[in-house]
Amino acid sequence: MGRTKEDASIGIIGMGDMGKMYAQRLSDAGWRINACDRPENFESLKQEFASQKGVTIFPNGHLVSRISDYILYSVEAGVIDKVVAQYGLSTKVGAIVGGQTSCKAPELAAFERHLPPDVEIVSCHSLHGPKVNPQGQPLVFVQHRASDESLKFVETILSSFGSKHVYLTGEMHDRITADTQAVTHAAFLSMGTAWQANNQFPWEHGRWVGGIENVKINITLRIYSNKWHVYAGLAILNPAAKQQIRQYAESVTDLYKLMIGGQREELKCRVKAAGASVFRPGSEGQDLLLKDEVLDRFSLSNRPREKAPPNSHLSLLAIVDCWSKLGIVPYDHMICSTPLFRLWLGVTEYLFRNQDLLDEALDTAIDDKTFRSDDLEFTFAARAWSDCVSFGDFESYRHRFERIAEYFAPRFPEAATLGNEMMKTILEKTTSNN
Ligand SMILES: NC(=O)C1=CN([C@@H]2O[C@H](COP(=O)(O)OP(=O)(O)OC[C@H]3O[C@@H](n4cnc5c(N)ncnc54)[C@H](OP(=O)(O)O)[C@@H]3O)[C@@H](O)[C@H]2O)C=CC1
Ligand SMILES: O=C(O)C(=O)Cc1ccc(O)cc1
Repeated sequence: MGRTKEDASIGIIGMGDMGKMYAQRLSDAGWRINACDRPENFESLKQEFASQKGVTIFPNGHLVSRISDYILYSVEAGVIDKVVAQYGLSTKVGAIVGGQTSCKAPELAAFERHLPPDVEIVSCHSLHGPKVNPQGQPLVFVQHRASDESLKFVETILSSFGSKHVYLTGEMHDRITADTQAVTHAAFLSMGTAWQANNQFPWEHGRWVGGIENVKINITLRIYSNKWHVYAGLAILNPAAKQQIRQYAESVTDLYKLMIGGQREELKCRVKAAGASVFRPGSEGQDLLLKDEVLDRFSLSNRPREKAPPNSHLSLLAIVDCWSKLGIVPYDHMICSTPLFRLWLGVTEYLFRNQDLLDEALDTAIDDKTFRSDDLEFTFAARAWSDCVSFGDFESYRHRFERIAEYFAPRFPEAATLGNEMMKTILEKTTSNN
């Protein structure tokens, strides 16, 4: 077994966006990479990597597995069992195997089921997309069936990313990422669903101009412009995600009912109690993750913004209610935070740490009827996404996702340019250390 750059090589099975990013960065750092995708992609992949020094493309996972010392499965979460069943027995004797899927329960179960007992297991998870610079972003290691020495070896391999190493069990990883990823996505997926249902590109309406709205719009479009299976996999396959997404949908529904019932005092009382349990007293003096001037710079709208137009902010009120009901302190989850989660927490905190803004949102929710139909559609959408995840049906998830993605598709190019810039600026201000 080789354990140095000179005598070890790394296998990557699944050369999609993440697999390619890993292959590129690890070979740039001097490691020898053996990689494959599906057999039908062999020729095109070989051409694509022809000039990348240190990367050898193989026709299938058997050929990768038998010669590599650390083998990383970077395939869709929904097919991990099938793919490990296919190639697992070809793993080199004494090698270490890991996966890069976003949900560890099915991945580790597949390894236990299909890998020979002499093979060690160290999984990982980069908590960011393929186009984000890994420097400073969380990178989770799961030392599932491996010696400390083998964990160290995997850490050495991935050290050139400059990511922040986090050590968790598979179960802890899934519980935390259910919140930082699955619920966060459910909220933005629901926003997009509601805008589509009301046939709105929100930035074309005066109601959606300004700071918090820019973040909502840019992230929603960013999610819908990505691959559906990433979001479906990490929600449907994560045992902790269903319950958390269901609570989010329940919080949305409960708060909406208080709004349309005109129950101002109950609404204020419930939301402020939730806020007090999430944003603990004493933290008021702390710096906000996001500030006005940052939020305002990234608008898809060409309308001038004088004062933030009031909004009921149902999606934000509900996430705080949801965290409070589940006893989640989101700041404790920074160790597994993705850039999107930090933005989501940032806008939520922005609303809840400004009493005037929060009171304005709560009064708007009760008094201003212009938001009723948007909030109604948002409520339907949150419940529908929750059902879709609970039923565990990948095809209906795909169908819902792609229908809405199609609606926003003409706007993806401008949203991507602005969204990337926004992410870059905001990420500089909201590291996972916050
Ligand atoms: N995208 C992201 O932001 C992140 C994704 N992840 C996780 O990383 C994993 C990969 O994601 P990503 O790269 O975005 O997805 P992609 O769809 O881009 O990549 C997955 C690749 O695996 C290939 N594949 C499927 N079956 C096999 C097989 N039997 N042998 C070899 N290759 C196979 C797929 O081929 P085909 O397309 O033909 O099926 C595809 O090229 C997922 O589990 C995802 O959850 C983790 C962090 C971030
Ligand atoms: O930041 C997010 O939530 C993303 O959408 C990108 C992403 C997707 C899947 C992961 O496992 C990690 C990051």
